[in-house]
Amino acid sequence: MKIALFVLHSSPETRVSEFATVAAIAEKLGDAGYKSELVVTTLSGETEVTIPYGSVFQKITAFSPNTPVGDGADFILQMASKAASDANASIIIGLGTLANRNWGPQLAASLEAEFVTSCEGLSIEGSSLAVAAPAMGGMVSKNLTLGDRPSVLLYSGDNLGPPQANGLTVPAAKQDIDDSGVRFISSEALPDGGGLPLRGASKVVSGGLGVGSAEKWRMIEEFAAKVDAAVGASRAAVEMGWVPSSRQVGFSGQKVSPDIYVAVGISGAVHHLAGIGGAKKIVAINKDPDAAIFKIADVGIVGDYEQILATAIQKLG
Ligand SMILES: Cc1cc2nc3c(=O)[nH]c(=O)nc-3n(C[C@H](O)[C@H](O)[C@H](O)COP(=O)(O)OP(=O)(O)OC[C@H]3O[C@@H](n4cnc5c(N)ncnc54)[C@H](O)[C@@H]3O)c2cc1C
Repeated sequence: MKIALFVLHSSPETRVSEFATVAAIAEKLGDAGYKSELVVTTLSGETEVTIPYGSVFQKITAFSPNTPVGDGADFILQMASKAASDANASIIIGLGTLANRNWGPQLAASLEAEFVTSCEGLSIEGSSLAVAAPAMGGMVSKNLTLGDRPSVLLYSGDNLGPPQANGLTVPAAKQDIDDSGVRFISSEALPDGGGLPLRGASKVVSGGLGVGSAEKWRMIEEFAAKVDAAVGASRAAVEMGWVPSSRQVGFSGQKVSPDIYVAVGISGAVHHLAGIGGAKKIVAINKDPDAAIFKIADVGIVGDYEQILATAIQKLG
């Protein structure tokens, strides 16, 4: 029988919906003949852990570290790796959270497994599991069939509906962490540049390499503040050090879905567009009339952004 191992970290911030999602996937895989096991980690020193919908799993193990272990990624990795080997798991599934992106690739590498970083759909094709995942900077969705090698999947798809299962409470076994390899020391939040948060913003003003310099970047911030918009940026602007990476929009940055997105001095590379597909209206300001951004803009303004924004700021008072 094929084993699907689910990996979940339990903390006070863990939402019941996260347990519901993994349990619903386990139910679906059960219909396809998989046996599902769950490994849960916790850093809070509890001696037991409550698992909503836990009865769907054939086996649950929970671990808590004997000594503090930073942000937990090392501990999760080690516990997941041990559980995957013990179970001889053919698929290891976690949720596609930022935290899981820490250990997911390392687990895949250590198990010599396939890795699907943003699995958005799961289906059964004959006796194989098929997954849908974005490719080409999020411009297309690819359907992949998993073969005989083990695979690590991080699931970022929709909730699959409430599972028909009950909650369980299981003991958390104390474990030592192997600290012989590369170890986490500490982390600190990077400065965000202030202003409205990008996530969930209804208006975003983003600047690109065309802004020209760190000094000139202040005009982007000033204009954004005038129109109550969050500041975003292309990767090129982030790489110049004009704006923190937390403001990057695109394939390797944040995806935004504002009512209005203003792109200033941004060429419209596919990796940037991957982050703005959800924007309802796009306004582009670019001095190059052939810039790719104009192909997807609802409103295109050809010209030097400094003159255009200076006039706009003056009119807004
Ligand atoms: C794996 C991978 C992931 C990536 N992820 C991201 C991502 O998440 N986000 C992202 O943005 N990029 C990403 N990139 C980089 C991306 O491919 C582009 O290189 C980047 O988006 C270009 O940024 P830009 O548009 O600011 O710069 P450019 O392409 O250099 O464009 C600058 C634009 O400014 C215009 N301009 C210049 N001066 C003025 C002026 N005075 N007034 C008006 N317009 C002016 C120019 O005409 C030009 O169109 C990624 C690349 C790779 C390979």
